[in-house]
This record gives sequence, structure tokens and C-alpha cells, in this order.
Amino acid sequence: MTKKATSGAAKRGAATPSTKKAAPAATTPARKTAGTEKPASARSVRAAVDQKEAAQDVGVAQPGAGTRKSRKRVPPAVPGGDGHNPFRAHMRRNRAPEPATLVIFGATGDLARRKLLPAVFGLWQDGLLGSAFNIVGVGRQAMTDEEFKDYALTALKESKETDAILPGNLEKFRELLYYEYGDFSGDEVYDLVGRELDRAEEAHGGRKNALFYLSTPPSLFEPISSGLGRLGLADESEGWRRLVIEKPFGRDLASARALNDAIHTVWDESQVYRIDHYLGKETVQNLMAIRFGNAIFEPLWNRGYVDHVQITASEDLGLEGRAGYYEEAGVVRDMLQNHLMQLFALTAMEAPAAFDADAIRDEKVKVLRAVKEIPRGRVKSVAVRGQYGPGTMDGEKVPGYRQEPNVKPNSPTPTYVAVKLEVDNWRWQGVPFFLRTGKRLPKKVTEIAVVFKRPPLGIFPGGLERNVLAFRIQPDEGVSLKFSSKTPGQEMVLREVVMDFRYDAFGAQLESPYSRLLLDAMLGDATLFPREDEVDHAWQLVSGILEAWDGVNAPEFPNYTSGTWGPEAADELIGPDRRWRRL
Ligand SMILES: NC(=O)C1=CN([C@@H]2O[C@H](COP(=O)(O)OP(=O)(O)OC[C@H]3O[C@@H](n4cnc5c(N)ncnc54)[C@H](OP(=O)(O)O)[C@@H]3O)[C@@H](O)[C@H]2O)C=CC1
Ligand SMILES: O=C1O[C@H](COP(=O)(O)O)[C@@H](O)[C@H](O)[C@H]1O
Repeated sequence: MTKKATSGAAKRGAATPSTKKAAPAATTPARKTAGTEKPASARSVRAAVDQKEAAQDVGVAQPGAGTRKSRKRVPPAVPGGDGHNPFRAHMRRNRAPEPATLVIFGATGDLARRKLLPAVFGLWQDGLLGSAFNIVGVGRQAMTDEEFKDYALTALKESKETDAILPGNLEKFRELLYYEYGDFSGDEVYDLVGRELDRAEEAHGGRKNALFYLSTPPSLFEPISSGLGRLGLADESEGWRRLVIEKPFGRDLASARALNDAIHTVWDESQVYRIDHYLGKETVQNLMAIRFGNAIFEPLWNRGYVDHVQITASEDLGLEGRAGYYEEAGVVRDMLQNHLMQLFALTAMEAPAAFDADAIRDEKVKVLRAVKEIPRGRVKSVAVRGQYGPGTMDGEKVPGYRQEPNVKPNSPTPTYVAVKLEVDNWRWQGVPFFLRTGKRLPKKVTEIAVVFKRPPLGIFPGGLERNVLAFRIQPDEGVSLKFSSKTPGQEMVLREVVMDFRYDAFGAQLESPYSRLLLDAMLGDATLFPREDEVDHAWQLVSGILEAWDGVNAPEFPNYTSGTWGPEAADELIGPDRRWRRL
């Protein structure tokens, strides 16, 4: 176990340097050459308008108050319905974030462009970001504020993730954007960020709340965390300060622990929000809702009734030009250690004492701890790796992994993994959990399937099929229950049928996970963010697999054809009496 941060105040105090906001004028770089000096008053005016609008009604009259793409469809009538959209009310929750600045490090990167800026825009347009809000993009490229505003607006127009833009809202959103740049290993760039917070102070009601989002290569997580600490920006005396860290969190157990330790020299754990975007998916949250919001499932959710559980995250896409990252990561780091382990933990955990961050995360940690270890010597019997070869997808020929641009011709990097987890606790003893994920599989689908035991005795003709409760995480989001039914006719012949709940019954398109998680972080709700000990246990579980596979060439690679369901050995792993679901 890694050590927990001791007193946050003590840590932060110790790390607060005397250089805090030192000599701002002297450190101002030659920048913003396009005459983009921002008069404080302009910002104050905009913010004051925002504040007034928000004060009128946090729920309605926000800056861009409008309708999200998701609300273009009219929801079905609700009992006593009056046209009021229940989803909108739900999204708003019962409070809005305090005035704050969102600082995005790596604002010129792919994630920021395609996902983060659209997510923030959507939240803002829906009036969910509170009374005063602004964004400071931070990068290494020299850019003026105006150039960054242009860049961000282009990104919003181009991203598929952007909600329908209401007239005039892009121009209003533009007003909220600022940019700073510099070398992330020095002090100057953090000083500039600090001054952005100073400037927003008045408009933010005298507070300097800040959410620092690290959307950079992982090698920069520690330098940025430390840089913010050196300049006193983790100190919460003038407003809350939170650090959002993208994945991957470390590349193995040792580096994840080192990163946690480095971060905790500056930040208390309560200030740290490690992103796993799967937790922001509506359907993943619904897993908890269905398990713990109904009486009928939980009694069956154990070794008495469940035969096994299958968790699948299959992707039809290949590398998509990410060789630089993926050659270093591979599927275990990219998907198994984080997203699939989280899905597993939510499926297998006990009911939390309350729906709050620590209660839920405590339960996830407990079940992760209960998983039988997979030391290097066990890997062969419980895990299968694969790498895709050339094949055909949707009638088109696609290259194998080793033929992708910038991949080594004999790359040992796995693009598929299947693993059997055994949980040594009273609930799950003897119930295997099979997890699989891979690229260039036949289709994009993520599903958690709870497969029940066969009936104890067959009194009707026909097979004794296993009932399956399947959570379709994506796409075609919903939940289905497969069971046997009599087919119409004179004979008592059974056939499998499916009862299906589909999310589109709600008449709302689902929220981007990044919107959900960004808003949660702004609200200080860490429920959907993995805690330090969760990440640590997930790394512990995959460590043996990484040790056995890292850099070790699998002579059989490539061992599955693009467009198929992975290597044959995966069928042996789950068999002989069980079969992977054909999705
Ligand atoms: N892209 C995605 O879909 C996903 C990304 N992530 C994670 O998000 C993070 C960002 O990913 P992504 O946006 O794809 O990465 P990119 O490489 O596209 O962008 C990274 C950002 O960091 C900046 N940067 C890179 N190196 C330096 C440096 N040495 N000094 C200062 N700035 C630097 C880049 O600047 P410049 O523009 O000048 O290169 C850019 O702004 C990563 O941790 C990734 O693992 C997680 C899930 C999905
Ligand atoms: O984090 C990642 O996730 C995506 C899959 O995410 P999804 O939400 O589209 O299911 C994966 O393609 C990528 O390799 C990985 O880094």
C-alpha cells in the first residue's frame, strides 16, 4: 500500500514556496503581441453579467442558457407532466459550482480539442457552471489570447462531441477564454497562471477557486503538479484548488506509487481527481443504480445464483495513429488496469454504506483486494494476450498492428487481453469474472453480462439455458434480461427471449462522460474518480501480467485476424462449459 498523505494542510504548508507570485512584472514574457491586453474591467463586466444572470436562477438564466443536443427530443409524457423536462432538472442537481477558473494544461492537444472544450462548452451553455467561470488554456506554443480563442472555437465547431450551438453562444463563450504558455519545467508559466487567478478574483466574488486539468503527456504530470506547488497554487487559503489528472496514472505499480508520492508532497488526496472516463458514462453509473436501487437483483447477485460474469470492451478501431503512445502502453495499461478494473469493481463490490465518494471507493478497494493475485507464474493459466493481424472490417481491408505507421515490424505489444479474475470473498467464491478487451474486434461494444446458473432440473424439452442480465454500457445503451419462455403452440417447448430496457426510452441522448466528470470535479464530488488506493490495487493486479509480457515477443503474434473476436486461446480460457458472448 502506498502511504496516505498526512495532514493536507501540513503538506501544503511545507510545499508552499516563498516564491509564490513573485515579481510578476519581471516574469511577463514577450507575448500577446496582437494587442490582446485584457482590461480587468472587461472580465469583471462579463463575470458580473454572468453573476447576475446566475443569481436570478442558477437553474435557468445562465450565460448560454439553452438546450443541449441531448434535449432536442421531447421526453415521453410523465405522470402529471407539464412539459417540464425531468432530465434537465436532474442534470442541474441541487447546487452549482462556486465561481472558478478551469486551467487546462495541454489545451492545444487532441483530448482538449475533441473532448474537453466541447464538454465545458456544453456545461456552460446549459448554465451548469455557476455564476462566474473562465478558462485558461496553458500550452507550450506561443499564442495570443485571441489566437487561442480562435483555436478553441474552431475546435468546438469541428468536434463531433459539441452540443448544438445556440445563436450567439460561441461569441459569449469566447469571452471566457484566456491563454498562457511557457516551459512546464520552469516557474514562469505557473506564475502567469497564478496571475490569471488574481485577475479573476474580483469577478469571482473575491475567491480564487481553480481546477487544474492535466491533459498533457503523463511525463508532465509530476512536473506540473510540482510547479503549481512551488508557486503556492495548491494552497487553498484563497479558494479551493483541485488537480485533475488524466490517464495513464503511472506505467506500472512502482511508477504509479512514485507519482502518487510526488503529488502528495504538494496536494492532499482530497484535492486529487484521477480521471477514468468510463466512470463518467451514464450507463456505468446505472450499474450502481440498478444494483442498489432495486430489491430484486441483489439477492441473486452472489455465488448462489451467478455462474460467471463477462466484462467486454471491444473496439473495432485500430491504432488511429497513436503508435507513439500505444507501443509504450499496450492493451493492459491502456484499458485493463483502469477502465475494465473499474467496471469489475463496480459489479463485484458490496453495497456501500452511503452514496458518497469514500463509502463507494472503500467498497471498490475491498473487492479489488479480494481478487486472487496473479503473480507471473499464474499468468499463463488466467490470461491470454493477442495482437491483430491484417483483415477485413466492414468489407475494407485493414492492416495488421505491425503494419500500422510507426509500429516496430516485430512489435510485441498486445492489442487484446482476456483475463480470469477469481474473487476470494463470501459473495463470489467460485464465480469467475472474465474480462476481455481488444482493438480491431468485429464491433465497438462494451457490456457487463451477469450469467446465472442453469436451472437445477430440466422438466421441459429443450436445453437448460443460463439467464443473462446484460448491461449494455455502449452503444445502444440499456439493460436486457435473457430468459426462457414457452413458444406458442401445443408443445411445452422453451425458447430464449429477451426483456429489454433501452435508454432512449428516456428521450434523452446521454451526456459526455467528460461533462459529467468535469462538473463533479468543479463541485468537489470525487465519487466517480478513482482514489489512490484503488489505482494502487488495480496496478497490483496487473503487475504479474505486465512482468510476464512486457517486451517479451509472443512468437504467435499476430494471433487474431482483424474483424474477429480475438485469439482462440481466449475461448479456451473461458471454456469448456462457458462461451464468450457474441455481441
Ligand atoms: N486523446 C484522447 O482521446 C485521450 C487522451 N487521454 C490522455 O490525455 C492526455 C493528453 O492526451 P492528448 O491530448 O491525446 O495528447 P496530445 O499529445 O495531443 O496533447 C498533449 C498536450 O500537451 C502538450 N505538450 C506535449 N509535450 C509538452 C511539453 N514537453 N511541454 C509542454 N507541453 C507539452 C501538447 O502541446 P503541443 O500541442 O504543442 O504538442 C498538447 O497541448 C494524455 O495523458 C492522454 O493519455 C486519455 C484518454 C483519451
Ligand atoms: O482510454 C481509452 O479509451 C478508449 C475507448 O474509450 P470509449 O469511451 O470509446 O470506449 C480507447 O480507444 C483508447 O485506446 C483508450 O486510451
